[in-house]
Amino acid sequence: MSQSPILITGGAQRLGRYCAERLVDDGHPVIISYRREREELDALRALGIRTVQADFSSEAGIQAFIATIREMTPTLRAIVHNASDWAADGGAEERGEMFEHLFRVHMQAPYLINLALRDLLEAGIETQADIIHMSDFVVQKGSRKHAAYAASKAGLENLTLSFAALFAPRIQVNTIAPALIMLRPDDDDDYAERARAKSAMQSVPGPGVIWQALRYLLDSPYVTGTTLPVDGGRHLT
Ligand SMILES: NC(=O)C1=CN([C@@H]2O[C@H](COP(=O)(O)OP(=O)(O)OC[C@H]3O[C@@H](n4cnc5c(N)ncnc54)[C@H](OP(=O)(O)O)[C@@H]3O)[C@@H](O)[C@H]2O)C=CC1
Ligand SMILES: Nc1nc2c(c(=O)[nH]1)N=C([C@H](O)[C@@H](O)CO)CN2
Repeated sequence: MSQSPILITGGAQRLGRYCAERLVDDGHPVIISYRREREELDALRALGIRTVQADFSSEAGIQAFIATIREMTPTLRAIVHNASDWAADGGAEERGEMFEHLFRVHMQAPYLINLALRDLLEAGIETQADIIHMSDFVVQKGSRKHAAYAASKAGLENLTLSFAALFAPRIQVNTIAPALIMLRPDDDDDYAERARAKSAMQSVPGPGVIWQALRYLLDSPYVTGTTLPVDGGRHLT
């Protein structure tokens, strides 16, 4: 009998894409969600990764995604809630809508998807099932310019505790909390230098360290309700 697929939301680029490709290397069937169609998706499809278009900025979009996943597979091995919008707080005109947007993407989507797809995780042929929430070190300290983003990620981390208790022992639920892992295309050298200096390790490691954390959680049968920091000692500086 074939393995149950692993679902990664926001898997078209950067950390999510890297982990999707490593999961395929390890023999897992993978489904990813993406918001914007683009050429890079064809390379993932060529690896056998199934792709689902989804926009989590509305409840209707979240519910449509859930319905599509239920049509695609009767079981799931794991769900990785990676989709995220790193948006600043913005001005008076847009900050209310931005807060609601980030709440939907970082909290409402994982909340509704986990509850709606719980039975697919429980029906998996594997003995273990996992939910992993991608959070952010910034939950520990807040942010002057990304307060809504940080608050929505804090809410996501709290959902880890609730779902870990509710879904045990069949499903393990954990958080991975990165600090700077990858720079963005528009980050200049000055930003990169300042960003490196923020962690004790003084590096920008790339997505491999997130893959290591994800592989550890998927392989460990006795870890749930935790937050795994992957932050280079960001709290030490
Ligand atoms: N990169 C880093 O250094 C750090 C990352 N993290 C966290 O790790 C995770 C991965 O980070 P990274 O790879 O940089 O993430 P990205 O910023 O590249 O975003 C990942 C994906 O999320 C999707 N997405 C954004 N908004 C929506 C939406 N409204 N509905 C559906 N999908 C959406 C995007 O899809 P599309 O491209 O198709 O629009 C994008 O491909 C995130 O949760 C992030 O918060 C935390 C700390 C540091
Ligand atoms: N969805 C995202 N969240 C975050 C990102 C990102 O690129 N996408 N990046 C960070 C970095 O730590 C920040 O320093 C910007 O590069 C935080 N969250």
